[in-house]
Amino acid sequence: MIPSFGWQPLGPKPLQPLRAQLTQRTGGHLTGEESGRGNGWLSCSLLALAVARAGRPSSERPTRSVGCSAMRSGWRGQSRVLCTGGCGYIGSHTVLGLLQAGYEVVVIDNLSRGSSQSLGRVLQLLSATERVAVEELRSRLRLVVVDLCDEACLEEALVFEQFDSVIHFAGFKSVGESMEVPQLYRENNVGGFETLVRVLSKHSISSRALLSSSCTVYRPSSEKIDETAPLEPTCPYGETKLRQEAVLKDLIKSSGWRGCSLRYFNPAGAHSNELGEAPKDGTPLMLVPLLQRMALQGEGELSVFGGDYNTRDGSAVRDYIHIQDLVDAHVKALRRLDLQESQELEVFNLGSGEGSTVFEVLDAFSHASGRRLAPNVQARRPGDAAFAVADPSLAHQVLGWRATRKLDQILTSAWEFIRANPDGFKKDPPYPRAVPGVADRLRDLAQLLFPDSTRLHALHAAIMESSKVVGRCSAVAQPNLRGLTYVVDWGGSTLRVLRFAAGAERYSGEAEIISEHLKAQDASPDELFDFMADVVARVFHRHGDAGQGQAIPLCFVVSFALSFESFGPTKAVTLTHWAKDWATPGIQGQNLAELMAQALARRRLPLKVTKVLNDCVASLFALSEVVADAAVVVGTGTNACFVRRKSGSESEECREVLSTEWGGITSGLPVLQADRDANNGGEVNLERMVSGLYLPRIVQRLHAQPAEGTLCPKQELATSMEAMEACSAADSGAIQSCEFVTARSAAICAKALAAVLDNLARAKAGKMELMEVVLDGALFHKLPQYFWWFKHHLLESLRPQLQPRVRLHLVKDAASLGAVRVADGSVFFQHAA
Ligand SMILES: O=c1ccn([C@@H]2O[C@H](COP(=O)(O)OP(=O)(O)O[C@H]3O[C@H](CO)[C@H](O)[C@H](O)[C@H]3O)[C@@H](O)[C@H]2O)c(=O)[nH]1
Repeated sequence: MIPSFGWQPLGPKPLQPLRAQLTQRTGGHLTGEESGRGNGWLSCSLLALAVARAGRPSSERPTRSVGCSAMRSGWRGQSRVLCTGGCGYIGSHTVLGLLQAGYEVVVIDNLSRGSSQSLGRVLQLLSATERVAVEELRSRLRLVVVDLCDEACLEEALVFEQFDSVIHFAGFKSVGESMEVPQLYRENNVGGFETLVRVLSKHSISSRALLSSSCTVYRPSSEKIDETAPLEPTCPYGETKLRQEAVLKDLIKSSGWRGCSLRYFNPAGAHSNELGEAPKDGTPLMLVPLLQRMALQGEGELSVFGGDYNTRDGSAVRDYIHIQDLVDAHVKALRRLDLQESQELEVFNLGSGEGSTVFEVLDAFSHASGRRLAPNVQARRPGDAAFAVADPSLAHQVLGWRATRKLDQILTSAWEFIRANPDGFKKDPPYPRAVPGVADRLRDLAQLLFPDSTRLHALHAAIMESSKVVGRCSAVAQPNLRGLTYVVDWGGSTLRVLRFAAGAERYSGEAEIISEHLKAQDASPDELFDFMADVVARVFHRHGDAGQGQAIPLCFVVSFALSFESFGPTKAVTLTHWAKDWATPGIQGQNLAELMAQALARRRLPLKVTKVLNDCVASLFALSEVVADAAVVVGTGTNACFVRRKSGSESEECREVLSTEWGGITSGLPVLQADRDANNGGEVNLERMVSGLYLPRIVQRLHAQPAEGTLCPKQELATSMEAMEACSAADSGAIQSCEFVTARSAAICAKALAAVLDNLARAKAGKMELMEVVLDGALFHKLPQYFWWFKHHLLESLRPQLQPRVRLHLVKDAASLGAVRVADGSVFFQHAA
């Protein structure tokens, strides 16, 4: 069981007193004072935090009302709609209507029948009405080319998206064709829709759908059809629409979706000479496009399918509805869907309520186009109904909608459009595809970082999964600070050498940025270890530590995953895998203690490597005096995420210690192409997003790939570049400018931590009294807001019963402190069975 994760949108800024308090407590440099228990540790009872929070005015508390979609589209504040099949005829017209109504639209289309160019036209029209350059509008209309039936690609395209609603247009739509290839219709229309909703549900991308349905779901009737009419499709196309409605009904019932189905009668006509119906390839299948083509050719004969129906002239009667009327209905239905509480599928017939026969349409089109188009009566088309006319009164009552345009307007607009565009959209440039490239992905990730519970579940699962690595501590170290101790702390980008002197009030240290070339593939193990030994030598000589008589213990702390065969000095400790862009060849599998010892010997330094520890584990030892029933180390570093269980060998009472850095979380998440491109197996980029600390790196990539910037509007790019500038000045500046990322990151970490704590408590069946949480990581110190957000979200997410049992410790340099404690202690780990 995991607790429910209510996503909270970005709330208010931290209150000033708290911020000031935190800044005061967490600022400053490494000093001996900070190393002692209590002084440098900010213990913070969540209960106290709850009290503080309760005192805040409600207006300052984050509320849910902003909604998570607003959060994801967030800073733009527009509702986002996903339109599948948005490049097709009805889709493209509706996309324009949505943009004009202020929505942001992402189109998914496989371009099998629609043209990306139609979206170019849409933007041109929007640009003319809104008087904004097309380029500037592109951020409001994105095209992702993907087939709905391709689940993996669809998932990859959508996994970090969220939409207020989805309008599902994609699918085949010809009655006649569906009789010939019914299986294709089922696979494409039903399979595609099922895949879509599966992906949307799985990643909480959206749970509101407007379905493009059809009057072909009804049993044919010679009367006008209302929504209560019997459902009995006469063709596979109609069956697929009915099946889609059933799928949506199930989601509404079982998963709290909201849904609406619009049953179209016969949409036709064009928005204008710029946008209309332009079938892509081959012979058009529907009546009006066929007439358009015949009229373009100057003359022709229309095969009229059936002249012996029981209708006024023997041909089939249909209810033709102008495409712009249909668009208006969509916008209205979408607004209703946004507010809808109904737990039923709402269904509306969209028709004019007036019927026209095929002969009448043929005549009217001949008249509109001035071309002589003749009928050629053929046999009835299988699957066709004789009569299909809407009773649209429900749409009028509920949506306030009714069709206003007549048949001649429909056909005239259709003709004028095709006359102005005899090649359809073929001569237009294709609309840029948002094929997710590295830059786009990273940008998306930065913006949309896991802001929902589903991904937190994934995160939680990843953390739990990683608990397979278990070590056992057979003796807890006692601090032994007699004499001198050295710690070499090999982090991702910095190397720190710390010198602790027993009885000294301050310990001293030196940090060195690890030079880039050492990370490069051609650095040798000796070069790397000599570099470290040089830093040690500088500290050593500056303090005149020669002549101590006996070897000074040195604990080597490594920020990569290690094999935990043993921490004893005689056994090898090897690095199991790299992170943080490191990949120095020849090191994996080697005994790190020996490599370090050899480098120290080359410098003739009388230091003895007594321990090699992973930095999380070292942090745990810093905790060794305060560990109660459980402890969790939360780092914002990029370490592999793993969990340790620590138990005292003296008593069999097991004391759980989870050590978790929020890296390596991608094992529970899809590996994206961007991750593959980034040559890091999908681990590093996400980690950087999580920490927020690394945003400048993303920005650099964005900057380096402006060609891909169609998806990165100028303003965003400018902001990003500012962040990059700030980065080169100081990390903290960049962090400040990326507050939106860090706030989200804090929320994620806190909520995932709540899950971990809850899991621990449940596993212990309520026997757990106190859980210590150590917060260690640059962000907690560099950005006070981060800590504030973290606490806030932890409080929001923890079960009330657990809150008084959790104690937070904000620590600084915990790994080094822990390392000192074990440097010459008798601590060793054994691999647990
Ligand atoms: O060459 C042709 C083509 C069509 N028709 C007739 O014209 C009428 C309209 O046919 P369409 O193929 O244009 O459209 P449908 O009536 O088959 O429309 C169906 O498909 C539509 C897809 O947009 C909607 O779903 C609509 O609700 C649904 O009735 C039908 O009587 C059809 O038999 C001809 O006589 N000759």
